[in-house]
Amino acid sequence: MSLVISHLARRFGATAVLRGIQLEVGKGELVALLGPSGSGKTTLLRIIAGLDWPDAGGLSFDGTDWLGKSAAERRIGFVFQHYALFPHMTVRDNIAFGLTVLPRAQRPGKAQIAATVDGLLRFLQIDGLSDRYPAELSGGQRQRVALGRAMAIEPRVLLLDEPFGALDAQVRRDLRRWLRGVHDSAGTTTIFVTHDQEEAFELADRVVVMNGGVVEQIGHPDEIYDHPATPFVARFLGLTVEVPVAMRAGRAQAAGLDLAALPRRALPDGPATLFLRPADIQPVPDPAAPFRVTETATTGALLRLVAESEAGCRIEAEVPRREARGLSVGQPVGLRIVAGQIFPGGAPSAAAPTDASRPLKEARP
Ligand SMILES: Nc1ncnc2c1ncn2[C@@H]1O[C@H](COP(=O)(O)OP(=O)(O)OP(=O)(O)O)[C@@H](O)[C@H]1O
Repeated sequence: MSLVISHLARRFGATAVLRGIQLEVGKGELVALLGPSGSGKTTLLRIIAGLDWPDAGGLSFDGTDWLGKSAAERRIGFVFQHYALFPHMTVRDNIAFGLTVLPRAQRPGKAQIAATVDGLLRFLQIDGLSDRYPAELSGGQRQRVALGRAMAIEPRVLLLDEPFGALDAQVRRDLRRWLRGVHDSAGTTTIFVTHDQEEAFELADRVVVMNGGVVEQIGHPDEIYDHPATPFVARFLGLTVEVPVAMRAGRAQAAGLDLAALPRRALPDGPATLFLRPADIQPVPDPAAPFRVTETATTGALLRLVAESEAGCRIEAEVPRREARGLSVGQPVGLRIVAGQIFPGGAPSAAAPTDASRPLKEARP
């Protein structure tokens, strides 16, 4: 492992912003820090960069303690959300900047710097822009230049803080693919911060989900998507439907729900909560079923519906519209559950984002 973070803690006044972060990042890995606003992602990145220091814990790179080293000594490349390019410098000069300010003994000669910048301009596919000023570039082009500037010093670790946050959706998607390609060819160790799940999942080798200054889960994107480890991760990743169930011999049971597709879980008998994505619920018309469709709405491709039981259980499901025949208001339905995550304990938390009183938007009769 090249970067090792152990028991890292940081408070600002009375607020504990990082509470015992443990994380190891391997050489050439691309890791995403994903979490809601205020979860401590930027604080962690700033500590790795040498722009802030922890109150406790360790940070080392290749066995060398980094807490005793300055930002410059760590040789970190940093890209922020707001492209902090120098407005009075051309693209070429912006990219060269980090090399030109190195101490004389380490600074490459002028010809060497020019060759490095030329190489980066080609590598980053911005060689046609070298003589422009930042004001003459699009947002996406500016971020490419910012990345070029960060990479020019051949950083040991590249840190990106919401690098595409200010750009529109299509440009973000293009830049994501481009960044993954750049990362793979350059072999840099990269950590990037995002609160956009899709971005984290598409780009990263591993995703670190943070909440309230702790790491909730670390894993491969598919692992986290399919097996969220905590109720927080489940909700954060869209398992917004929470249903009380009873565990018996490792199987979950609830009236009106067909849970046969769920694998057996090593949980004690008793109350538990099943977390679901609305798309993991298949309503099946069944005159004998205890649920009834009470609301429907369409988004074009999908039919969203609410099914309610007489016992007061309210579940939102999402069905591809072409599979939604017969699912109109008043129809009794059984609910087949194709995937979900079960956590011990009964009452769904008050933090559950599903608000039973919230009507579906665009409801149609
Ligand atoms: N210098 C500071 N002084 C006091 N509080 C701070 C300071 N820097 C950050 N905080 C607080 O620490 C908490 C975590 O902030 P941080 O920026 O690390 O979160 P984040 O997960 O990156 O959030 P976002 O996605 O909004 O950038 C926040 O509550 C923030 O207000």
